[in-house]
Amino acid sequence: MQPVTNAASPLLELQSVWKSYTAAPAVQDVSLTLRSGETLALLGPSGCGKSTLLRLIAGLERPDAGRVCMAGQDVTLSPPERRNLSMVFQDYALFPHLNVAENVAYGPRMRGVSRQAAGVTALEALARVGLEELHARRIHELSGGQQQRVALARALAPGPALLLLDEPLSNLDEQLRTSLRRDLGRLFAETRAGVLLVTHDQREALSLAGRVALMRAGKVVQAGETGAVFSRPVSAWAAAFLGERNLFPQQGGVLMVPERAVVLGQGEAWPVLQSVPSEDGTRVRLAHPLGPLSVTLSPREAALLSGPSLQARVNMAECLTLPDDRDV
Ligand SMILES: Nc1ncnc2c1ncn2[C@@H]1O[C@H](COP(=O)(O)OP(=O)(O)OP(=O)(O)O)[C@@H](O)[C@H]1O
Repeated sequence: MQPVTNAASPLLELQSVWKSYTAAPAVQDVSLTLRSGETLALLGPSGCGKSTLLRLIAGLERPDAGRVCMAGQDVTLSPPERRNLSMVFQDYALFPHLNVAENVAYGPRMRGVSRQAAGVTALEALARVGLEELHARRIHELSGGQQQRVALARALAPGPALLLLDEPLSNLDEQLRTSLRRDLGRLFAETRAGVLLVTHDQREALSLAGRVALMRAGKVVQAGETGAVFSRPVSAWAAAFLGERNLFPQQGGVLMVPERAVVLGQGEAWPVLQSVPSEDGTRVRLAHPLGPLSVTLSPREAALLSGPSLQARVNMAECLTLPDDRDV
């Protein structure tokens, strides 16, 4: 594997990449860039082409058209091992016949590093994910979360310029996912590699990525800085996918009322239609003239909610009118 050195070019650049397996393209005209030290989340529903795009970047698939460049070099036709990248697969793809340390030492060994030096590198990588004491374990003796960490250590061990992660937390239960999400955030902040994270989980994108690219049916429909994408979705479909609940059809489009536009304790009192506990407090729905207005109350706000109604004012300046593309 040749180290890539051209500092002026982005670490990764996709130029109008296309890929079809059947009549409907799985990836259509996708252009993206990623710089070293940056985390980009590819976000989108199941089947929108995220994994295909990752496989095109990794060199596991060839595009029908377009180019994949790394540090200014065209690698469109290069095999995976010539791309200075590591990939963590959804199912981890660990070698069952090797123990933990041997799994992690595999990458450096393939690059011609001596057994001893690769062993040292493997222990360092395992330390970064907090697993050095399990280095002699067999893979089947590990929990799902531990296997996930081994897969991550194996990806980090060769010191890749680019780290590709395909739904890294999807096989874990909710509690483990939350704690590993925190660990991933720390690892991404420490590494100088560029990180491309495929996910269908908005929270994962919000907490881990500086930029997101939102995909729908093979196309990138919106890309930008994470906060900007979440606060200003380009369409009703994008808003709904990103978790906006208050989307009210109007003449000429859909009115999006973000939670930050709802000021509690001011204006008229609206009947509470529904009140259910949620992970971040209590979710209530108010009978508002704009439509059934969903608001999440903190535990403190919920404690103040006594009667069958709640005072709330919608700050229209914070609302957006979006094109309705949900049925396209
Ligand atoms: N090897 C293949 N042969 C035929 N069709 C494929 C192949 N791989 C993917 N597809 C199709 O391409 C489209 C995109 O699939 P892809 O796996 O990239 O989506 P995804 O966004 O990663 O989905 P998920 O989140 O469910 O993994 C889908 O319609 C899928 O059925």
